[in-house]
Order: sequence, then structure tokens, then C-alpha cells
Amino acid sequence: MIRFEHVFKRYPERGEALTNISFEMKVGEMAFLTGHSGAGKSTLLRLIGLLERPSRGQILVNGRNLATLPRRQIPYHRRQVGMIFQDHRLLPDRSIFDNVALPLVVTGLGQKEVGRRVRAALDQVGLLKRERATPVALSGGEQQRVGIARAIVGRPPVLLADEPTGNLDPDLSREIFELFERFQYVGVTLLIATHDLALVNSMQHRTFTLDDGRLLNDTGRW
Ligand SMILES: Nc1ncnc2c1ncn2[C@@H]1O[C@H](COP(=O)(O)OP(=O)(O)OP(=O)(O)O)[C@@H](O)[C@H]1O
Repeated sequence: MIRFEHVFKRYPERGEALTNISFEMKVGEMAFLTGHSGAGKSTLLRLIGLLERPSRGQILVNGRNLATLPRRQIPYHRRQVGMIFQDHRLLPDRSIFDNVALPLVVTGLGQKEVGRRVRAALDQVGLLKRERATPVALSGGEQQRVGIARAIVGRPPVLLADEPTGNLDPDLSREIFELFERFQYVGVTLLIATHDLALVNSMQHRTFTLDDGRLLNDTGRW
């Protein structure tokens, strides 16, 4: 589902942020991405989401080579990859329903179908009853779950999360990670960047470790 072949990413002002990264993730695999601050975790996720392009190397997502993807297919690719961020990035003046519906607006789906999908996504994260609330009325953990509902509403086969529990206490963090496991069971491929080593070590999932842009360790490579 995700394949990196000798991927490098260089920023002119920084030098190499990622150096010769190669790995493969299968459909329905869940993996953690760890490493010190500045190791390149966010950069790696942004390359998969096509928010940035590598300086060298190839990235394939769902069999498609991102380097040769026709421009008109970029929006389609972005819908294949749900992204979850630490800071939720919710629109403060819009309801929870509207925030979750946002990715569907461009798809041309009818209002009824949008409503059905938004409620299905809110149901999965346990927030069906809060659809009329605005983000400020929600706790940090609930806001993060709205961010997750927004990422899954288009039913993407790939989910990427960048420090999704950075602001949450351990119990809420575990709940979020267990929610991710439920998506894995239905075949979603997940890659989760996190500093929370205690949680990573307590769960049985493949773990990538980046160190200064290099893939230092991959527990899935036997
Ligand atoms: N747009 C950019 N322009 C220049 N340098 C960048 C850019 N984005 C990231 N970098 C640099 O690339 C390196 C990797 O950054 P990245 O954000 O991927 O690390 P990270 O592992 O996600 O760190 P953190 O855990 O602090 O979020 C850092 O040195 C960072 O300063």
C-alpha cells in the first residue's frame, strides 16, 4: 500500500531531512514512526500525502507512483490519504458536523449521502450526539476525535497521523490508539508518528525509528 524506494528529501536551507529511506507497508498494516524532534517524521508523512515531493527516489501509494501521477489525479490521491494532526486544525466557527463534512464538499455527493457519511464517521469516534456543537465546546480528546472523523469520512485506505496524542493525557492517548486499531481491523493502512514511546512499547505494532533523517530501525524487517 505504501512503498518508499531510496527516498531523499533535501530542504535548501536545512540540507537533507530524509536520507535514503526504503520500506514497504502492506494493506491493513499499522505502524508507528518514532524518532527525536527534527528526525524527519512529519516530512515522511507529508511526502506520502503529496504535500511535498522527494528530492530523489520513488514513492508508491496503492500501486501508484507519486512522481508520475498526472496533475488532475492529485486531488484524488489526497482523498486516498486521510491525515490527522496534533493541533486538530478544526474550523472554530463551524459545527462539528460541518468540520467533518468538509472533505466531502468537493466530491459532489448529495446532501443526504453527506449526512449519512458524516454521522457514520462521528458514530465511529463516539461523537454522534455532538454534531451541532462547535469545537470550543469540546475537550481536547473530543476535538482530536473530530479530527479523526474528518480524516476517515471519505473512507481513505491510508491514514496518517502526526503526533495525534501530543496534547492528551495517557488514558485519552490509549483510547485514540485503540480507535486506530479498529480501523486497522477493517483493512486501513495506518502510519502514526509519535513521541509516546510508553504507548508504542505497550502495543504490538511494527515500529520505524528515524534518526536524523535515516531509518535507524524497522521492527517489521525480519
Ligand atoms: N519546509 C521546511 N523547510 C526547511 N526545513 C524544513 C521544512 N520542514 C522541515 N524542515 C526541517 O527538516 C527536519 C525534519 O523535520 P520534521 O518536521 O520532519 O521532523 P519531525 O521528526 O517531525 O520533528 P518533530 O517531532 O519535532 O515534529 C528538521 O530539521 C526541520 O527543521
